[in-house]
Amino acid sequence: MTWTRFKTHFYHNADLGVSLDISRMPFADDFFTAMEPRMQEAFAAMNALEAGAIANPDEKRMVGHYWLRAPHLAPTPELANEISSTLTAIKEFAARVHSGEVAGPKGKFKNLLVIGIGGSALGPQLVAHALGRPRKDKLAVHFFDNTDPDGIDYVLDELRNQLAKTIVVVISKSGGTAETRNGMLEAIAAFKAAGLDYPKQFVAVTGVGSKLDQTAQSEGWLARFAMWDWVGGRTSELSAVGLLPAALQGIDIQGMLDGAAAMDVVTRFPTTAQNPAALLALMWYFATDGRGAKDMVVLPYKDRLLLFSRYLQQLVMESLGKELDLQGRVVNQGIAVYGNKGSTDQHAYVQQLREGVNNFFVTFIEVLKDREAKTSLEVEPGVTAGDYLQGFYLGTRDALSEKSRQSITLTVPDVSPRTLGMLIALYERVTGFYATLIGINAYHQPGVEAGKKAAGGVIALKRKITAALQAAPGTFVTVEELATQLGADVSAELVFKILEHLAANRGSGVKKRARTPWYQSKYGL
Ligand SMILES: O=P(O)(O)OC[C@H]1O[C@H](O)[C@H](O)[C@@H](O)[C@@H]1O
Repeated sequence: MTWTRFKTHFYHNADLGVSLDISRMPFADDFFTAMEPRMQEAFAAMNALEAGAIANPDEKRMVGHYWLRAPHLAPTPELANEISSTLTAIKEFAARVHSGEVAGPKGKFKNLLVIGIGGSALGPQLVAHALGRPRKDKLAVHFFDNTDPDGIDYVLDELRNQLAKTIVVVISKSGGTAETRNGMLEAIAAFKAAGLDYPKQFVAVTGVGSKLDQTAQSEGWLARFAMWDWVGGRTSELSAVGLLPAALQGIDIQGMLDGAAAMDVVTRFPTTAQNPAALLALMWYFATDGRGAKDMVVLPYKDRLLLFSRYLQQLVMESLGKELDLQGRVVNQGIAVYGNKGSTDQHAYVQQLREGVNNFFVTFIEVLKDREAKTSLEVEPGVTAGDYLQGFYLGTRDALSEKSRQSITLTVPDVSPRTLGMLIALYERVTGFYATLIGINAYHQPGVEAGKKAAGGVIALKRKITAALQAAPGTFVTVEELATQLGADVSAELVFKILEHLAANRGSGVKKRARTPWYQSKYGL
């Protein structure tokens, strides 16, 4: 890598304090020229999207997450007003919780339990972890982000004897997501068992009129905040979905919004070389051949950004992982994203990155500020732990380059609300640009439905199995016998899986009499 190539391909924005180094991506000299017409198309598509076009044609929806931090850009005054008034409501509500004006039966709230999944959890989790201050946060944040009973118990254990001082925010854009509904029901049961009048401590963030909204309204929950159909789940961090939990935690949400707005201004600029989102989108295109040929490894050298790769995983993979392009042709697009943090990962999978299969490109995220305190311990004369962190980042980068492993570095000043807002906004726009470069709709997720539907079938079959066993207590049957009894179209494999699960959980009452071979085992009540 020469200094000249570095200088030529180093993007630096002094106002934002952000830099992007793409010099270690071995694109040819004419790459940008060749891609320029398509990049201009991406700028044009993004302009149309921001102006309120139906940028999500399959769902016939506008895509408005950029308006959340610049309400004046929303296509109608009504929308602008809704965004602004929701933001004001969030800030006022958080202030009332912090002052104790809104409190639980035993005084000020001390804990926040967020219940959501996917886009309704990943952003709030990223922000809570990145910006939280354990001893200074106004509320300590906990999450239910699954329908795993043991996971729920783990969190409830942490909140033992503290539910009276816990405010619960249930987040679901659709208001009908099963995992979130289950988490809500489990939380309600725990509150009731603690003798608490739960509606006075529950808040909903959801689409107006959704199932969740109806429940919250009819049960008289403490508050409801709106989510809109023109904000996708994976781009909802800067709507009430992300802002309400963050504000309750005591995080500077205006700082996040301002950072995102500042990044939006810079990434709207239609000159490729001066637009970090355009440069990144083109690097994704170069690295993956515009067809996901390589995986994206995201390596922030900062503990607080640990969850960023998980957040990006949804943003990138749910947006870009599509079977069909906008013309309806089968393209099976996508880019796989993984990563945790450096230097920790150097002691894990970086071995393969340097020597193994060369099927990835790395995005290093470098954070210039080491810690809040001005000074740091010298772990060796003149050298701090932070110097080591940078040393490991630079060392790994070189070690990968030596073996022709591609990498990009994004440098940010710190991990602050403003910087996190910038990072979120940057990657939202990169994903949008890249989607245009490859001609797909980034804003729907048709593939997610198949698993949900199939799960519905499994639950229905589980009910049938239980009913059949209950109808003949004391009778023990094999998987095949039960499957045949339930109908010709019933899958013996599913019956087996469900019976094994039931037998492993005492509460079901189902018992297993093991036989050899294993498929002759019998189950009954
Ligand atoms: O917010 P919700 O409507 O509960 O949705 C939560 C998540 O579930 C869905 O399956 C989608 O694929 C995600 O994009 C979404 O973020």
